[in-house]
Amino acid sequence: MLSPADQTATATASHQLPQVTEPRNPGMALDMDWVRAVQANTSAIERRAATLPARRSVKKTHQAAWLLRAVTCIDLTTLSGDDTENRVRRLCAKARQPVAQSLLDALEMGPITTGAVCVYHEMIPAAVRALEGSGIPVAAVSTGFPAGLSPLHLRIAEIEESVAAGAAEIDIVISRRHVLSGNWQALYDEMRAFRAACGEAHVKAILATGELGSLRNVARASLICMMAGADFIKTSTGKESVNATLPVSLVMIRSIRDFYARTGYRVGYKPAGGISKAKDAITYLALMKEELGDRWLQPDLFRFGASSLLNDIERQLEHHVTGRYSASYRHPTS
Ligand SMILES: O=C[C@H](O)COP(=O)(O)O
Repeated sequence: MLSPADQTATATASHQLPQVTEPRNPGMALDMDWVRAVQANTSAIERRAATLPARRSVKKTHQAAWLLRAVTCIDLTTLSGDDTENRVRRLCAKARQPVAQSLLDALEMGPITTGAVCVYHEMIPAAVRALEGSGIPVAAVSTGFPAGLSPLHLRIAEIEESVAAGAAEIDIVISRRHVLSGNWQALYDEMRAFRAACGEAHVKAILATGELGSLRNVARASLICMMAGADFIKTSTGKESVNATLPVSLVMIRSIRDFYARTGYRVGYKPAGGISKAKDAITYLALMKEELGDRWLQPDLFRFGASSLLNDIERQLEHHVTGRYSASYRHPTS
């Protein structure tokens, strides 16, 4: 059973309480003085990141509440060449009821859902139909995901088609070459065009940090995407050889903090790729809490991009309730 404090903490992040409405980041003019001033002290960042998993930021008794909170922040994802409508429908059913009712009952929790379901463009109609009435948004990866190297007009058209098909969130990929060649104006213009094509749909900017060469590049790309109006900045596609890491997260989260301090706009954060263990989810939540505060622990400002994390969280919750682990095949996500 969760303590009253834990229940409040969890409900705040779920769909059970009225959602806080956050003014959307409108973006701003490109400020090159600010961009040039951005540095990243790699060894200090790596030292700080190395201490994070070992810190006991979350007491064992509070872990179930934190894991339920993590569930509400998952963009439940399938991004495979062999995706089918049936797989997407099963994933959507899981998004509606991500944790077994028996576990929720034992933890005295009301219904929860995941933050979104994330798919390729062709799977949007199946996801929209399967999620009808649930309030769970469909997120679509776009702009020539994962490489982002198709012609710009086609990348923009892809966004428009995904929005027309019912995606409420668009996960775009930036052109890594603009970062690697220091062409910040081109990166800003591209992101601005993507944001405009999204219209009312929220846009997550995937930096593909594993391909950006340095933490300073990560910091500058984060800032430019926020200047151009990104609603979220996201680490990775899940297809790079290095995906979400704690040092990269620290850099991106601190960029979000600086952007908020200077503009008053809160931008969301989405680590993605390779996050599959419940204990890692807690480390990320603790990092958000320490660096940005409780407001960023809600699904409108924090998401995990993950295809298999939910499976492990459900196993850990079952262990919390019953004292036993079940086989992971008993918790299929799709
Ligand atoms: O954006 C989400 C990622 O593609 C998911 O990556 P994953 O399959 O490693 O969890």
